[in-house]
Amino acid sequence: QSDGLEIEAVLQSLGSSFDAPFGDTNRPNKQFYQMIEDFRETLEVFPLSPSDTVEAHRICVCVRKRPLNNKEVTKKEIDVVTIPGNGTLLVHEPKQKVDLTKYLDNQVFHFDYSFDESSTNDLVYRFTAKPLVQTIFDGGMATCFAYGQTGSGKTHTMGGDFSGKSQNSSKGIYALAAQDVFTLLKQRRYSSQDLCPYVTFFEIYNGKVFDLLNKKATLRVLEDEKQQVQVVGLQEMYVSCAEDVIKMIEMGSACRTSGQTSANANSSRSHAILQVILRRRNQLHGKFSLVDLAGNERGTDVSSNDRQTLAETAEINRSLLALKECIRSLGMDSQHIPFRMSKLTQVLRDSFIGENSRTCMIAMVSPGMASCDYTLNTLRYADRYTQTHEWIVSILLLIFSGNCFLCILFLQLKLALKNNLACEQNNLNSQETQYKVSVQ
Ligand SMILES: Nc1ncnc2c1ncn2[C@@H]1O[C@H](COP(=O)(O)OP(=O)(O)OP(=O)(O)O)[C@@H](O)[C@H]1O
Repeated sequence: QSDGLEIEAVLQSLGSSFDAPFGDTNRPNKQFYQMIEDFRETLEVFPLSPSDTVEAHRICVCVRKRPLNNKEVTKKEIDVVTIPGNGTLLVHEPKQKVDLTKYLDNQVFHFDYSFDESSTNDLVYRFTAKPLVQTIFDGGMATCFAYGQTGSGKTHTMGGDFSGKSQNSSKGIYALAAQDVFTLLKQRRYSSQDLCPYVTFFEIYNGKVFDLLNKKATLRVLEDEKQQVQVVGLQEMYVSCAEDVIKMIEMGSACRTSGQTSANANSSRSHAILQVILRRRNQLHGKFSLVDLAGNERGTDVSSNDRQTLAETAEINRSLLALKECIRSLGMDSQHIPFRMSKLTQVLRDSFIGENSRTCMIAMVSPGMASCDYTLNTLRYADRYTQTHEWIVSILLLIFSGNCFLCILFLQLKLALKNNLACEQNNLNSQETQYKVSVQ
Protein backbone atom coordinates (compact mmCIF):
# COMPACT_ATOMS: atom_id res chain seq x y z
CA GLN A 1 0.00 0.00 0.00
CA SER A 2 2.81 2.40 0.83
CA ASP A 3 4.40 1.66 -2.59
CA GLY A 4 1.08 2.54 -4.19
CA LEU A 5 1.03 5.84 -2.35
CA GLU A 6 4.56 6.65 -3.46
CA ILE A 7 3.80 5.88 -7.11
CA GLU A 8 0.70 8.02 -6.83
CA ALA A 9 2.71 10.86 -5.28
CA VAL A 10 5.22 10.76 -8.13
CA LEU A 11 2.48 10.68 -10.77
CA GLN A 12 0.70 13.61 -9.14
CA SER A 13 3.88 15.64 -9.02
CA LEU A 14 4.27 15.03 -12.77
CA GLY A 15 1.02 16.76 -13.57
CA SER A 16 -2.68 16.88 -12.99
CA SER A 17 -3.40 14.86 -16.15
CA PHE A 18 -2.13 11.81 -14.28
CA ASP A 19 -4.30 12.58 -11.33
CA ALA A 20 -7.72 11.44 -12.43
CA PRO A 21 -7.54 7.64 -11.96
CA PHE A 22 -6.21 7.99 -8.42
CA GLY A 23 -7.58 11.34 -7.33
CA ASP A 24 -11.20 10.59 -8.10
CA THR A 25 -11.43 7.56 -5.85
CA ASN A 26 -10.27 8.62 -2.42
CA ARG A 27 -9.16 12.23 -2.51
CA PRO A 28 -10.31 14.15 0.55
CA ASN A 29 -12.22 17.29 -0.43
CA LYS A 30 -12.73 15.90 -3.91
CA GLN A 31 -15.56 18.33 -4.59
CA PHE A 32 -13.42 21.39 -3.82
CA TYR A 33 -10.65 19.94 -5.94
CA GLN A 34 -12.99 19.63 -8.91
CA MET A 35 -14.40 23.13 -8.40
CA ILE A 36 -10.89 24.62 -8.41
CA GLU A 37 -9.93 22.64 -11.52
CA ASP A 38 -13.09 23.85 -13.28
CA PHE A 39 -12.33 27.44 -12.25
CA ARG A 40 -8.77 27.17 -13.58
CA GLU A 41 -10.10 25.99 -16.94
CA THR A 42 -11.76 29.40 -17.35
CA LEU A 43 -8.62 31.42 -16.62
CA GLU A 44 -6.27 32.96 -19.14
CA VAL A 45 -2.68 32.51 -18.02
CA PHE A 46 0.21 34.91 -18.73
CA PRO A 47 3.32 33.36 -17.15
CA LEU A 48 6.22 35.68 -16.36
CA SER A 49 9.13 35.14 -18.72
CA PRO A 50 12.80 36.18 -18.33
CA SER A 51 12.39 38.46 -21.36
CA ASP A 52 9.64 40.54 -19.69
CA THR A 53 10.57 44.11 -18.78
CA VAL A 54 11.77 44.73 -15.24
CA GLU A 55 10.17 47.89 -13.89
CA ALA A 56 11.89 50.23 -11.43
CA HIS A 57 10.08 50.51 -8.09
CA ARG A 58 11.12 52.21 -4.88
CA ILE A 59 9.12 49.59 -2.99
CA CYS A 60 8.46 46.43 -4.90
CA VAL A 61 6.13 43.76 -3.49
CA CYS A 62 6.00 40.32 -5.06
CA VAL A 63 4.61 36.92 -4.25
CA ARG A 64 6.04 33.45 -4.87
CA LYS A 65 4.10 30.21 -4.65
CA ARG A 66 6.05 27.02 -3.98
CA PRO A 67 4.98 23.66 -5.43
CA LEU A 68 3.18 21.10 -3.25
CA ASN A 69 5.85 19.11 -1.42
CA ASN A 70 6.01 15.29 -1.22
CA LYS A 71 4.25 15.22 2.14
CA GLU A 72 1.36 17.31 0.81
CA VAL A 73 1.13 15.24 -2.38
CA THR A 74 1.02 12.02 -0.38
CA LYS A 75 -1.77 13.45 1.76
CA LYS A 76 -3.57 14.49 -1.46
CA GLU A 77 -3.65 18.10 -0.34
CA ILE A 78 -5.52 20.38 -2.70
CA ASP A 79 -3.59 23.24 -4.31
CA VAL A 80 -5.74 26.31 -3.55
CA VAL A 81 -3.47 28.99 -5.05
CA THR A 82 -3.44 29.98 -8.73
CA ILE A 83 -1.06 32.44 -10.37
CA PRO A 84 -2.49 33.54 -13.70
CA GLY A 85 0.36 36.05 -14.20
CA ASN A 86 0.55 39.86 -14.54
CA GLY A 87 1.19 40.11 -10.79
CA THR A 88 -2.12 38.50 -9.91
CA LEU A 89 -2.68 35.69 -7.42
CA LEU A 90 -5.92 33.90 -6.60
CA VAL A 91 -6.74 32.02 -3.43
CA HIS A 92 -9.66 29.62 -3.79
CA GLU A 93 -10.80 29.47 -0.18
CA PRO A 94 -13.02 26.41 0.37
CA LYS A 95 -16.19 27.35 2.28
CA GLN A 96 -19.49 25.82 3.28
CA LYS A 97 -22.93 27.43 3.60
CA VAL A 98 -25.24 26.71 6.54
CA ASP A 99 -27.12 24.20 4.39
CA LEU A 100 -23.74 22.42 3.87
CA THR A 101 -23.45 23.47 0.22
CA LYS A 102 -19.78 23.77 -0.65
CA TYR A 103 -18.48 26.80 -2.52
CA LEU A 104 -15.23 28.59 -3.28
CA ASP A 105 -14.47 32.09 -2.10
CA ASN A 106 -12.07 33.16 -4.86
CA GLN A 107 -9.99 36.03 -3.50
CA VAL A 108 -7.85 38.09 -5.84
CA PHE A 109 -4.59 39.82 -4.87
CA HIS A 110 -2.41 42.09 -7.00
CA PHE A 111 1.34 42.53 -6.63
CA ASP A 112 4.14 43.97 -8.71
CA TYR A 113 5.05 40.42 -9.79
CA SER A 114 3.65 37.00 -9.01
CA PHE A 115 5.77 33.87 -9.42
CA ASP A 116 4.13 30.49 -9.90
CA GLU A 117 5.35 27.10 -8.70
CA SER A 118 7.47 26.54 -11.80
CA SER A 119 9.50 29.74 -11.29
CA THR A 120 13.19 29.26 -10.57
CA ASN A 121 15.26 31.27 -8.10
CA ASP A 122 16.98 32.84 -11.13
CA LEU A 123 13.68 34.19 -12.45
CA VAL A 124 12.60 35.46 -9.02
CA TYR A 125 15.98 37.13 -8.57
CA ARG A 126 15.81 38.83 -11.98
CA PHE A 127 12.63 40.73 -11.06
CA THR A 128 13.24 41.33 -7.34
CA ALA A 129 16.77 41.75 -5.97
CA LYS A 130 18.72 42.21 -9.20
CA PRO A 131 17.38 45.73 -9.90
CA LEU A 132 18.51 46.74 -6.38
CA VAL A 133 22.19 45.93 -6.95
CA GLN A 134 22.66 49.16 -8.92
CA THR A 135 21.29 51.14 -5.95
CA ILE A 136 24.31 50.37 -3.77
CA PHE A 137 26.68 51.46 -6.54
CA ASP A 138 24.73 54.73 -6.68
CA GLY A 139 25.47 55.25 -2.98
CA GLY A 140 22.09 54.00 -1.70
CA MET A 141 20.67 51.41 0.64
CA ALA A 142 18.86 48.39 -0.79
CA THR A 143 16.90 45.82 1.18
CA CYS A 144 15.25 42.62 0.08
CA PHE A 145 13.00 40.69 2.49
CA ALA A 146 11.69 37.14 2.23
CA TYR A 147 8.48 36.93 4.25
CA GLY A 148 6.02 34.09 4.81
CA GLN A 149 4.69 31.19 6.78
CA THR A 150 7.10 28.55 8.03
CA GLY A 151 7.94 26.09 5.25
CA SER A 152 6.78 28.42 2.46
CA GLY A 153 10.21 28.72 0.82
CA LYS A 154 11.98 31.77 2.30
CA THR A 155 15.29 30.01 2.93
CA HIS A 156 15.00 28.14 -0.39
CA THR A 157 14.66 31.48 -2.19
CA MET A 158 17.30 33.44 -0.28
CA GLY A 159 19.81 30.72 0.63
CA GLY A 160 19.46 28.34 -2.33
CA ASP A 161 17.78 25.14 -3.55
CA PHE A 162 17.84 22.08 -1.36
CA SER A 163 18.91 18.74 -2.81
CA GLY A 164 18.04 16.36 0.02
CA LYS A 165 19.36 18.00 3.18
CA SER A 166 22.18 19.97 1.59
CA GLN A 167 21.58 23.46 0.30
CA ASN A 168 23.07 24.69 -2.95
CA SER A 169 24.04 28.16 -1.78
CA SER A 170 25.11 29.29 -5.25
CA LYS A 171 21.46 29.14 -6.39
CA GLY A 172 19.94 31.53 -3.87
CA ILE A 173 19.30 35.26 -4.05
CA TYR A 174 22.18 35.91 -1.61
CA ALA A 175 24.70 34.39 -4.01
CA LEU A 176 23.11 35.74 -7.19
CA ALA A 177 23.24 39.27 -5.76
CA ALA A 178 26.87 38.79 -4.73
CA GLN A 179 27.77 37.63 -8.27
CA ASP A 180 26.19 40.73 -9.76
CA VAL A 181 28.00 43.00 -7.29
CA PHE A 182 31.34 41.56 -8.47
CA THR A 183 30.31 41.83 -12.13
CA LEU A 184 29.58 45.55 -11.66
CA LEU A 185 32.77 46.09 -9.63
CA LYS A 186 34.77 44.86 -12.63
CA GLN A 187 33.11 47.33 -15.01
CA ARG A 188 35.34 50.22 -16.01
CA ARG A 189 33.10 52.94 -14.53
CA TYR A 190 33.30 51.35 -11.06
CA SER A 191 36.77 49.74 -11.11
CA SER A 192 38.31 53.21 -10.94
CA GLN A 193 36.18 54.25 -7.95
CA ASP A 194 38.17 52.45 -5.28
CA LEU A 195 35.14 50.58 -3.95
CA CYS A 196 35.83 47.67 -1.55
CA PRO A 197 33.22 44.95 -0.88
CA TYR A 198 32.62 43.51 2.59
CA VAL A 199 30.11 41.03 3.97
CA THR A 200 28.39 40.70 7.33
CA PHE A 201 26.02 37.89 8.27
CA PHE A 202 24.08 37.93 11.51
CA GLU A 203 20.82 36.72 13.00
CA ILE A 204 18.29 38.25 15.36
CA TYR A 205 16.86 35.70 17.69
CA ASN A 206 14.55 36.60 20.57
CA GLY A 207 15.55 40.27 20.34
CA LYS A 208 19.27 39.47 20.52
CA VAL A 209 21.83 39.82 17.74
CA PHE A 210 24.34 37.02 17.00
CA ASP A 211 27.26 37.16 14.59
CA LEU A 212 27.01 34.17 12.25
CA LEU A 213 30.54 34.76 10.96
CA ASN A 214 32.10 34.86 14.42
CA LYS A 215 31.01 31.75 16.32
CA LYS A 216 27.63 33.29 17.11
CA ALA A 217 29.11 35.99 19.33
CA THR A 218 26.38 38.05 21.03
CA LEU A 219 26.39 41.62 19.80
CA ARG A 220 25.07 44.85 21.27
CA VAL A 221 23.10 47.37 19.25
CA LEU A 222 23.83 50.97 20.19
CA GLU A 223 22.84 54.33 18.80
CA ASP A 224 25.54 56.99 18.63
CA GLU A 225 25.08 60.74 19.14
CA LYS A 226 24.31 61.16 15.41
CA GLN A 227 21.51 58.59 15.77
CA GLN A 228 23.53 56.10 13.72
CA VAL A 229 22.78 52.54 14.79
CA GLN A 230 25.94 50.49 15.42
CA VAL A 231 26.06 46.74 15.86
CA VAL A 232 29.09 46.70 18.13
CA GLY A 233 31.72 44.09 17.23
CA LEU A 234 29.98 42.79 14.08
CA GLN A 235 32.65 41.19 11.84
CA GLU A 236 32.80 42.83 8.44
CA MET A 237 34.68 40.38 6.20
CA TYR A 238 36.51 41.62 3.11
CA VAL A 239 35.52 39.51 0.08
CA SER A 240 37.39 39.34 -3.20
CA CYS A 241 34.99 37.24 -5.28
CA ALA A 242 31.47 35.77 -5.27
CA GLU A 243 32.89 32.39 -4.13
CA ASP A 244 34.12 34.07 -0.93
CA VAL A 245 30.57 35.26 -0.27
CA ILE A 246 29.15 31.77 -0.92
CA LYS A 247 31.61 30.30 1.61
CA MET A 248 30.42 32.84 4.19
CA ILE A 249 26.76 32.06 3.43
CA GLU A 250 27.43 28.36 3.99
CA MET A 251 29.39 29.02 7.18
CA GLY A 252 26.74 31.34 8.60
CA SER A 253 23.70 29.27 7.54
CA ALA A 254 25.13 26.23 9.30
CA CYS A 255 24.94 27.95 12.68
CA ARG A 256 21.53 29.64 12.27
CA THR A 257 19.03 29.00 15.07
CA SER A 258 16.35 26.54 13.97
CA GLY A 259 13.45 24.66 15.52
CA GLN A 260 10.64 22.37 14.47
CA THR A 261 7.22 23.53 13.32
CA SER A 262 4.25 21.58 12.01
CA ALA A 263 5.16 22.71 8.49
CA ASN A 264 8.94 22.47 8.53
CA ALA A 265 11.22 20.07 10.42
CA ASN A 266 14.10 22.52 10.11
CA SER A 267 12.38 25.81 10.67
CA SER A 268 14.40 29.02 10.98
CA ARG A 269 13.36 30.72 14.20
CA SER A 270 15.50 33.79 13.65
CA HIS A 271 15.75 36.62 11.14
CA ALA A 272 18.97 36.15 9.14
CA ILE A 273 20.54 39.24 7.58
CA LEU A 274 23.29 39.08 4.98
CA GLN A 275 24.74 42.46 4.10
CA VAL A 276 26.94 43.26 1.14
CA ILE A 277 28.64 46.55 1.92
CA LEU A 278 30.59 48.82 -0.40
CA ARG A 279 33.15 51.13 1.20
CA ARG A 280 35.29 53.82 -0.36
CA ARG A 281 38.36 54.73 1.71
CA ASN A 282 36.66 53.18 4.69
CA GLN A 283 33.55 55.33 4.31
CA LEU A 284 30.21 53.62 3.74
CA HIS A 285 29.15 53.98 0.08
CA GLY A 286 26.21 51.56 -0.23
CA LYS A 287 24.67 48.61 1.58
CA PHE A 288 22.53 45.73 0.34
CA SER A 289 20.68 43.91 3.15
CA LEU A 290 19.16 40.57 2.22
CA VAL A 291 16.83 39.37 4.93
CA ASP A 292 15.44 35.87 5.43
CA LEU A 293 12.73 36.56 8.01
CA ALA A 294 11.63 34.05 10.62
CA GLY A 295 8.36 32.22 9.83
CA ASN A 296 5.22 34.24 10.61
CA GLU A 297 3.45 31.26 12.17
CA ARG A 298 1.14 31.58 15.15
CA GLY A 299 1.88 30.06 18.54
CA THR A 300 -0.12 26.92 17.77
CA ASP A 301 1.99 25.98 14.75
CA VAL A 302 5.14 25.28 16.63
CA SER A 303 5.50 21.75 17.86
CA SER A 304 6.14 22.65 21.51
CA ASN A 305 4.36 25.37 23.41
CA ASP A 306 6.98 25.76 26.12
CA ARG A 307 8.05 29.05 27.60
CA GLN A 308 10.91 29.60 25.16
CA THR A 309 8.84 28.84 22.07
CA LEU A 310 6.03 31.18 23.13
CA ALA A 311 8.51 33.96 23.83
CA GLU A 312 10.14 33.32 20.43
CA THR A 313 6.80 33.52 18.63
CA ALA A 314 5.74 36.72 20.42
CA GLU A 315 9.08 38.32 19.56
CA ILE A 316 8.88 37.24 15.90
CA ASN A 317 5.38 38.68 15.58
CA ARG A 318 6.36 41.92 17.29
CA SER A 319 9.29 42.46 14.93
CA LEU A 320 7.22 41.64 11.84
CA LEU A 321 4.62 44.21 12.89
CA ALA A 322 7.40 46.77 13.40
CA LEU A 323 8.77 45.98 9.95
CA LYS A 324 5.37 46.48 8.40
CA GLU A 325 5.08 49.88 10.06
CA CYS A 326 8.52 51.00 8.90
CA ILE A 327 7.95 49.99 5.28
CA ARG A 328 4.55 51.67 5.35
CA SER A 329 6.13 54.90 6.63
CA LEU A 330 8.86 54.62 4.00
CA GLY A 331 6.23 54.24 1.27
CA MET A 332 4.41 57.34 2.53
CA ASP A 333 7.68 59.35 2.72
CA SER A 334 6.87 59.93 6.36
CA GLN A 335 9.26 62.02 8.47
CA HIS A 336 8.87 59.59 11.34
CA ILE A 337 10.02 56.00 10.80
CA PRO A 338 9.27 53.94 13.93
CA PHE A 339 12.47 51.90 13.65
CA ARG A 340 12.95 51.67 17.44
CA MET A 341 9.94 49.34 17.70
CA SER A 342 12.11 46.23 17.37
CA LYS A 343 15.71 45.07 17.11
CA LEU A 344 15.10 44.03 13.50
CA THR A 345 14.01 47.49 12.38
CA GLN A 346 16.66 49.13 14.56
CA VAL A 347 19.54 47.32 12.84
CA LEU A 348 17.94 48.04 9.46
CA ARG A 349 17.46 51.75 10.21
CA ASP A 350 19.68 52.73 7.25
CA SER A 351 17.31 50.89 4.92
CA PHE A 352 14.35 53.08 5.86
CA ILE A 353 15.91 56.50 5.61
CA GLY A 354 17.46 58.55 2.86
CA GLU A 355 16.09 59.31 -0.55
CA ASN A 356 18.15 56.67 -2.24
CA SER A 357 16.76 53.64 -0.43
CA ARG A 358 14.90 50.87 -2.25
CA THR A 359 13.07 47.89 -0.83
CA CYS A 360 11.72 44.65 -2.18
CA MET A 361 9.46 42.31 -0.25
CA ILE A 362 8.94 38.77 -1.53
CA ALA A 363 5.96 37.14 0.14
CA MET A 364 6.19 33.34 0.02
CA VAL A 365 3.07 31.19 0.10
CA SER A 366 2.42 27.49 0.51
CA PRO A 367 -0.18 26.18 -1.94
CA GLY A 368 -1.95 23.58 0.23
CA MET A 369 -5.53 23.86 1.50
CA ALA A 370 -4.30 23.26 5.06
CA SER A 371 -2.20 26.45 4.80
CA CYS A 372 -5.03 28.56 3.37
CA ASP A 373 -5.46 30.77 6.47
CA TYR A 374 -1.73 31.45 6.74
CA THR A 375 -1.50 32.12 3.02
CA LEU A 376 -4.27 34.73 3.32
CA ASN A 377 -2.46 36.26 6.33
CA THR A 378 0.77 36.54 4.37
CA LEU A 379 -0.99 38.07 1.38
CA ARG A 380 -2.83 40.62 3.52
CA TYR A 381 0.43 41.59 5.24
CA ALA A 382 2.13 42.15 1.88
CA ASP A 383 -0.96 43.73 0.30
CA ARG A 384 -0.82 46.68 2.70
CA TYR A 385 2.39 47.92 1.05
CA THR A 386 0.74 48.03 -2.32
CA GLN A 387 -2.17 49.88 -0.77
CA THR A 388 0.22 52.56 0.50
CA HIS A 389 1.10 53.60 -3.07
CA GLU A 390 -2.58 53.69 -3.99
CA TRP A 391 -3.27 55.93 -0.99
CA ILE A 392 -0.68 58.48 -1.95
CA VAL A 393 -2.19 58.70 -5.44
CA SER A 394 -5.68 59.04 -3.91
CA ILE A 395 -4.59 61.87 -1.57
CA LEU A 396 -3.06 63.81 -4.44
CA LEU A 397 -6.13 63.32 -6.61
CA LEU A 398 -8.42 64.43 -3.80
CA ILE A 399 -6.39 67.52 -3.00
CA PHE A 400 -6.39 68.59 -6.64
CA SER A 401 -10.04 67.85 -7.23
CA GLY A 402 -11.08 69.54 -3.96
CA ASN A 403 -13.87 67.03 -3.58
CA CYS A 404 -15.00 67.28 0.05
CA PHE A 405 -17.23 64.24 0.02
CA LEU A 406 -14.41 62.01 -1.20
CA CYS A 407 -12.07 63.61 1.33
CA ILE A 408 -14.42 62.58 4.16
CA LEU A 409 -14.73 59.09 2.71
CA PHE A 410 -10.96 58.82 2.50
CA LEU A 411 -10.48 59.99 6.10
CA GLN A 412 -12.97 57.39 7.25
CA LEU A 413 -11.06 54.73 5.39
CA LYS A 414 -7.85 55.90 6.99
CA LEU A 415 -9.48 55.75 10.43
CA ALA A 416 -10.66 52.20 9.73
CA LEU A 417 -7.14 51.14 8.85
CA LYS A 418 -5.78 52.81 11.98
CA ASN A 419 -8.31 50.85 14.05
CA ASN A 420 -7.27 47.71 12.25
CA LEU A 421 -3.66 48.37 13.21
CA ALA A 422 -4.62 49.04 16.79
CA CYS A 423 -6.43 45.68 16.74
CA GLU A 424 -3.29 43.96 15.51
CA GLN A 425 -1.27 45.61 18.25
CA ASN A 426 -3.91 44.47 20.77
CA ASN A 427 -3.65 40.92 19.43
CA LEU A 428 0.07 41.04 19.92
CA ASN A 429 -0.30 42.46 23.41
CA SER A 430 -2.83 39.79 24.35
CA GLN A 431 -0.50 37.14 22.96
CA GLU A 432 2.24 38.52 25.19
CA THR A 433 -0.13 38.63 28.16
CA GLN A 434 -1.09 35.00 27.55
CA TYR A 435 2.57 34.16 27.48
CA LYS A 436 3.18 36.00 30.75
CA VAL A 437 0.22 34.23 32.37
CA SER A 438 1.45 30.85 31.20
CA VAL A 439 4.93 31.58 32.56
CA GLN A 440 3.45 32.52 35.92
N1 LIG B 1 10.04 27.05 -4.94
C1 LIG B 1 10.34 25.85 -4.40
N2 LIG B 1 10.57 24.77 -5.18
C2 LIG B 1 10.84 23.57 -4.65
N3 LIG B 1 10.94 23.32 -3.32
C3 LIG B 1 10.74 24.35 -2.50
C4 LIG B 1 10.42 25.66 -2.97
N4 LIG B 1 10.26 26.47 -1.91
C5 LIG B 1 10.47 25.71 -0.82
N5 LIG B 1 10.76 24.45 -1.16
C6 LIG B 1 11.05 23.34 -0.23
O1 LIG B 1 10.16 23.45 0.88
C7 LIG B 1 10.85 23.18 2.11
C8 LIG B 1 10.69 24.36 3.08
O2 LIG B 1 11.32 25.47 2.51
P1 LIG B 1 12.15 26.53 3.37
O3 LIG B 1 13.01 25.87 4.40
O4 LIG B 1 12.82 27.43 2.40
O5 LIG B 1 10.96 27.26 4.12
P2 LIG B 1 11.04 28.56 5.05
O6 LIG B 1 9.96 29.47 4.59
O7 LIG B 1 12.42 29.10 5.08
O8 LIG B 1 10.63 27.94 6.45
P3 LIG B 1 11.04 28.43 7.94
O9 LIG B 1 10.48 29.78 8.18
O10 LIG B 1 10.40 27.42 8.80
O11 LIG B 1 12.53 28.39 7.98
C9 LIG B 1 12.30 22.90 1.74
O12 LIG B 1 12.50 21.51 1.69
C10 LIG B 1 12.45 23.51 0.36
O13 LIG B 1 13.40 22.83 -0.43
